[in-house]
Amino acid sequence: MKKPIILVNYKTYETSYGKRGLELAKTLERVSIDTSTEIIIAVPATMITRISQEVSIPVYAQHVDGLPEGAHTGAVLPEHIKDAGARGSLLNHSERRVRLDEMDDALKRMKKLGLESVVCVDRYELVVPMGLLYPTAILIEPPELIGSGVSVSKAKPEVITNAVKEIRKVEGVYLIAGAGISSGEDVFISIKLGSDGIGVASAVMKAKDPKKVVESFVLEALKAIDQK
Ligand SMILES: O=C(CO)COP(=O)(O)O
Repeated sequence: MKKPIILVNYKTYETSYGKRGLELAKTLERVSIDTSTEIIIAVPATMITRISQEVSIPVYAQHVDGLPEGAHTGAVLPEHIKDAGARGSLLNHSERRVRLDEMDDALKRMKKLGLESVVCVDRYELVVPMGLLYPTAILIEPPELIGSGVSVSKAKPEVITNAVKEIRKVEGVYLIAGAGISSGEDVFISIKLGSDGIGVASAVMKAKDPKKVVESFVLEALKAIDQK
């Protein structure tokens, strides 16, 4: 059975850093182990070292700059995140867009370093163009639904279906869907529509009981995969 991808983007929520960021990582690691599912966490750059030393689940950066080593004040390079213990990075999130040439530079460097990459797109028409840069996965998220609590699965299922059709034209790249994912049902629908998993932020980062939320996501994801 193929495993669903559950990617939790910490963003900069107040639970994303310090002790709380670390505790959340440990909680998600527990769920991951208990359910034998891969849960990826994309954490603030400053938390990569601390979290990756303490948990076994994949830790990603939320952004990297494809710049060469040298005089680039404030840049976070693929080499930096690898050295800090990251397994990969998000790229081109709607909240952190990147020029296409910069993305190509970053992806080439990441590949050389053996880092995974999840490239975000805001529309299905970009799945093939971005897919042809061969990241590990494409994460499709309609920006207007991000943080809204209204899921792409329910509000715009056609975005997922179209993206799934498109990704089939590019071999070896996974397709994840996100934006507004709030319930196990949202996760179930997304995977039933053909995605390989989901990306989520607010429903986990703002939850009183993130364990419960992620457990329900994983359970429904497994159910959907089982029925495929
Ligand atoms: O941007 C997202 C994940 O990268 C999705 O955010 P929300 O889950 O808050 O809609």
